[in-house]
Amino acid sequence: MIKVGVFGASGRVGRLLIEDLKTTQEMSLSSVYVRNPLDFAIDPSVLVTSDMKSFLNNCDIVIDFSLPEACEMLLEESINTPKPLVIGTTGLNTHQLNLLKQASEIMPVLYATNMSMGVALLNKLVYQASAALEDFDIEIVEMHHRHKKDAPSGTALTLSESAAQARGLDLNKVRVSGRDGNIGERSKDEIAVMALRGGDIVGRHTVGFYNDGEFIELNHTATSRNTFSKGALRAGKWLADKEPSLYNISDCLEL
Ligand SMILES: NC(=O)C1=CN([C@@H]2O[C@H](COP(=O)(O)OP(=O)(O)OC[C@H]3O[C@@H](n4cnc5c(N)ncnc54)[C@H](OP(=O)(O)O)[C@@H]3O)[C@@H](O)[C@H]2O)C=CC1
Ligand SMILES: O=C(O)C1=N[C@H](C(=O)O)C[C@H](O)C1
Repeated sequence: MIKVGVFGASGRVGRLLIEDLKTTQEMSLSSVYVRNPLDFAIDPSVLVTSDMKSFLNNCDIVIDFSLPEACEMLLEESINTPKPLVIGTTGLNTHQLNLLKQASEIMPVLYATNMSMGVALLNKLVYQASAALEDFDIEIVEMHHRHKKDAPSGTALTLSESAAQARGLDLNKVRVSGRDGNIGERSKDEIAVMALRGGDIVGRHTVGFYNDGEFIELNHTATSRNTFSKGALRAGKWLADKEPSLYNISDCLEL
């Protein structure tokens, strides 16, 4: 039985992880990290704590869906108490991404901006399409619920990275995040990544390739947030016995 520690337990995804773990074979919930008391009941055998060390000592693997500053704290602490880490938090800055790489030198870390199988495949398709359709303009649109704090989404950034890499472009130089006013004509290499927010949209990503006379759009829509919690549990099961390294969701799905 793999003992799972959930970090970000009171959040939208964290709650689903706790629910899903009740019916997941070979895995059980053993600890949750909280900064405030939980507003739902939890099995008394589970350690509910705001002490990071106890949280880490009471689990075999950690699944994190929190916010960047919390994820940073987890990464710093896990260097002293290494555990396989499944990280789903998006919006990490350069320092936090570097911490994640450092952590992966001493423990297995799977970082995925999207835990769904569909988006893992979409990433591959975007790479292929970007390389094959080199004259086509690339534009990415993501849509999420009104509560989402980071923009653009981690998934949209990962997709834009795949598109840029396939053309040998540096995303930092070609990414456009907004258009307003007299902006002039579109340049050939730019890759726009636009964020829309509203209602309860779970997550929708469209990568469009536009040319004169034709265009193709690759779209993924998550219709249930359980797609992410179940994907993260699948990733955790896979990661539990791996060597220290930085893994992504394609490694786990063998795509
Ligand atoms: N990779 C993927 O497939 C997916 C990634 N995500 C990402 O996962 C993250 C969480 O999403 P979601 O569940 O919707 O977010 P929520 O805002 O619902 O949950 C965030 C959780 O993090 C906790 N938290 C925030 N700050 C701290 C802190 N400083 N210390 C301790 N705990 C903290 C919150 O605790 P409290 O209740 O006390 O505030 C809460 O439990 C986001 O970055 C989101 O983009 C989301 C879906 C899928
Ligand atoms: O915050 C969310 O909800 C989501 N965040 C992830 C992201 O930023 O890409 C993944 C998913 O789209 C839902």
